[in-house]
Amino acid sequence: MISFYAPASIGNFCVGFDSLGAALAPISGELLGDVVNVKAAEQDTFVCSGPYADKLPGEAHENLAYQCLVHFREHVAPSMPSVYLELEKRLPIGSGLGSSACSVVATFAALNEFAQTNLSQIELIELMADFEAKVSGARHYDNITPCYLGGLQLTADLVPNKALSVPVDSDWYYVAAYPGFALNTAKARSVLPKQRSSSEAIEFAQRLSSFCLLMQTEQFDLALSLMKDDMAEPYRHALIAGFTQAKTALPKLGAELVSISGAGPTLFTICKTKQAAEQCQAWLNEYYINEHGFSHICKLDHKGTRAISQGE
Ligand SMILES: Nc1ncnc2c1ncn2[C@@H]1O[C@H](COP(=O)(O)OP(=O)(O)OP(=O)(O)O)[C@@H](O)[C@H]1O
Ligand SMILES: N[C@@H](CCO)C(=O)O
Repeated sequence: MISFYAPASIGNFCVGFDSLGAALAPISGELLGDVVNVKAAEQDTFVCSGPYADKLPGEAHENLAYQCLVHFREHVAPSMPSVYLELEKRLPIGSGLGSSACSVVATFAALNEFAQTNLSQIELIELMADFEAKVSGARHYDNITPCYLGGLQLTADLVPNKALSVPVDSDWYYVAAYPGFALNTAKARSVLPKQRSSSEAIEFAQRLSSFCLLMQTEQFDLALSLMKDDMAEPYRHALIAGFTQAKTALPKLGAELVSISGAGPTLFTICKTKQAAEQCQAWLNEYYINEHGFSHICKLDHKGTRAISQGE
């Protein structure tokens, strides 16, 4: 049996709508992402298990992981032996944590290893983005590439090799809080303006390029001071109960930034100390999340998708 783990990710990373994303690693050591197990079998068999399996459609053909298997067999490795493929669905659906990306990335990475197809990195990323696009309403890479490669990635079709790794301040803590209800990505995209003015486009480009150059030259505090989301937050905050209150309360507890993770409803903070992160987490646990939600204090996951031994 081979097992692959794919980590949760923060799409947009505040200043990089559809273009910047970061993979998350809880400091508790807990796995926050999906796991895919593959082994040889007499006939192709698909099983969906894990805490969020019952939130997915019951039919295998409606599950992205199974669709990835069918595509892989038909178009990538027709001579691959039959497999038992199990998706351990460990991330909630419509969370803003890149849940569908996790399933797609873990499945293709596991199948690529099992069948020894040795697809190039760019071939794999394109394949993964095709499937993520099926459910999210648009083709974007900002969950796929951080989930696959780890770290913070500037990522788009016109970026060389689809992704450029951006250095980060290793002192930063990220508190990710999933409030316990789903927000469909396609719905969260439908509230965004279809067109932007030239001044908005220019400011977006200025902010994102300055942020990346400042991070590249390790001027992390200046980069942090530029973090503002004019592209999505003004239109999406109303879809996320409690977000506005969190945005007011958390800076008083030490958050340097409060922003929406991906399409929401997960929010994330950046804090410079563990103590501030713990204070933010305590507030979020009390006021932001319901009985189905959770929060984690995280660092970035620099390993990305990887083989794990059973029981890790
Ligand atoms: N393995 C899977 N993982 C996640 N979603 C799946 C999977 N298979 C099918 N789906 C469907 O894809 C859709 C995913 O919706 P959506 O893009 O909002 O979720 P998401 O990927 O969790 O979002 P986000 O990227 O914000 O975390 C849902 O309708 C879900 O039922
Ligand atoms: N960049 C995407 C991420 C979706 O998780 C969006 O904000 O719609």
